[in-house]
Amino acid sequence: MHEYQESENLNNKGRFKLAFKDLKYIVKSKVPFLKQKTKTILNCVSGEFHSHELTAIIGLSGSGKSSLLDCISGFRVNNISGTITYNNDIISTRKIKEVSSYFMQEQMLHKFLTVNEFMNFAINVKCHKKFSKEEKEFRIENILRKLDITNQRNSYSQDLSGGQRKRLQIAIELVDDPKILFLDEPTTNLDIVSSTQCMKLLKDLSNEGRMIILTIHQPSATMLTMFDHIYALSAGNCIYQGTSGNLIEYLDEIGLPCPSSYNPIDYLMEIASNEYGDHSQVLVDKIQNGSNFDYATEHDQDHTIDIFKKPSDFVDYSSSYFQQVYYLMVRILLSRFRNKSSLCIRFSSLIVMGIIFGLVYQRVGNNASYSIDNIHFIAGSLCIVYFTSFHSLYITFPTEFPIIKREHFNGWYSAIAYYSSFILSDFPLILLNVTIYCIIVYLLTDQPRELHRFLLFFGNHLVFAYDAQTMAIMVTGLFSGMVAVCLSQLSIFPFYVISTVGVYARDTHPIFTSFFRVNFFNVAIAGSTTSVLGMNRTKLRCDELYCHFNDPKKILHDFECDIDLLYAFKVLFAYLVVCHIGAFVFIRYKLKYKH
Ligand SMILES: Nc1ncnc2c1ncn2[C@@H]1O[C@H](COP(=O)(O)OP(=O)(O)OP(=O)(O)O)[C@@H](O)[C@H]1O
Repeated sequence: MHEYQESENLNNKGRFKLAFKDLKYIVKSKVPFLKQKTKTILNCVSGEFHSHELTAIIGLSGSGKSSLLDCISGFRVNNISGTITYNNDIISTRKIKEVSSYFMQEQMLHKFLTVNEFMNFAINVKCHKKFSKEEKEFRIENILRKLDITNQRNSYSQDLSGGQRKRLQIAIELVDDPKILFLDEPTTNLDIVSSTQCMKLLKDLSNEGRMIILTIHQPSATMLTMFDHIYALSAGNCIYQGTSGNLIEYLDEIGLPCPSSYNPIDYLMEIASNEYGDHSQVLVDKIQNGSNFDYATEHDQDHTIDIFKKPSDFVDYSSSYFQQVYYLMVRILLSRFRNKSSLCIRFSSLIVMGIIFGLVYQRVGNNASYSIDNIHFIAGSLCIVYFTSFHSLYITFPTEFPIIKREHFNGWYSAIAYYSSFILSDFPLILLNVTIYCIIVYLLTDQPRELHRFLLFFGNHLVFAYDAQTMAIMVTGLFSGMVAVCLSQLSIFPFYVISTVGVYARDTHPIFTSFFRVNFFNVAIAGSTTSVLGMNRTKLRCDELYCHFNDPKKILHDFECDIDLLYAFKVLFAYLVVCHIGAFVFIRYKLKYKH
């Protein structure tokens, strides 16, 4: 409990400041086949932000507000030059991340979790070792009361109003008491009353000794009075920094007095948009691109507090890998199982497909006249398993990704813990789905009623489903939107055409023959076919005078499906391992660098 009180007493402990000098951020165009162009987003800007203050970075759309916030918070790390200092000592953004939280513009929440569950998850993952159970409960209670959402404790996030959702998002970030809060457009989509309430709340948090830095388009006059410090940007340059009160004097001094009926910020923005002629350079020169602090509050107290002091046993994450996996799994399972429509579609699609497919290929399993159809059934069955597993993942994964990105950036858990929990929490669903599907099609198509054959047939389908799942993570990890959708259809295509249902290895060019042996789709077909027709199966029933394929050995041989089942499983598992490594590398890359 004392830790929590300590945060409220930051006030008495001294002040701290973050400053940046000559901060430059450029981006390179990535249009293929065109000469690479660079664009300067932040043009050697300087500035200073203080604890106990609510700082607003303002500017027109595209002026570089979010970029500045991203550069200081460490959300962007590439193509940035300049220095950032903490109480006059140079500091890395990695260090800033230790004591700060970043609130994204389009912050997403799981729809089917209650306020209480969000708070418990956040405090358990972020402060696992730091507090006892009672202390955690005390902190949650306190934060919810402070943010006025105690009455919504048991409501799902989808049932909260826009303002309540924003407050919940802030509450989640407060559980480990960050000393610095970066907020990108916290008032987006809020009406004027909720925006002002949100700003009041942030002001209170800054009064407790925190440094609150937010971006905002054009604040109202009421909000303006709450900001202790304003940092205005135009086209990547600083055009003002100081208090809102001093802005009028500043505008007077550059010969552009603010009309008395005007909100000075609106007027500054109009000047920045060249509505009264081009005065940009005058503004930038006057404020020395952020190096002039004449209009800011004078800080007579020393900046001495070291918010980075860590206990000697400090580790990157508060909870261990297994604890992170556990909490994440619980959260994933709760939100998956409560999302009834998605669960229903996911669960029923494979079963409905199984019934239709089983009826189409009814009784092909033990009739020599339909041996070729039996091979087609097995190939088609694997395709169904592939697409349903693949699609279920690329629907759920991209929607969760922005949440994971924020939480991982804010240091809640490691990428490997998230990846493991994601895979493990999907395991029961796929297992159940594929089991029911295999029972349906196996029985309807009249395959041999021998348990070991069914288990091998099922095993091939199950590992194949997991191969599809990891390929989906890889594709959605690398691409998004329509590209991922197109690739999902195309991903199986090369494996399909160079398989026994497309062409036989003996008939194709020798350079492709070895591909047949390692093609996981071909191996899964051969493995499933061997499961039902191999292992000394007796001759099939023949209802006609002559059946060419009544000997299972002949079918396996002619269709190149006689495979060592151990080898088949080895190939399928090898794909699983390779795809998992690939998928994890892509996700980690996306979490770490692709901001
Ligand atoms: N990775 C990028 N590649 C190309 N241009 C970029 C990139 N990131 C930012 N920009 C450009 O930099 C400029 C500033 O972007 P930024 O998002 O910082 O602006 P902003 O002031 O926060 O705008 P808004 O208020 O609309 O969010 C914009 O013109 C934007 O198009």
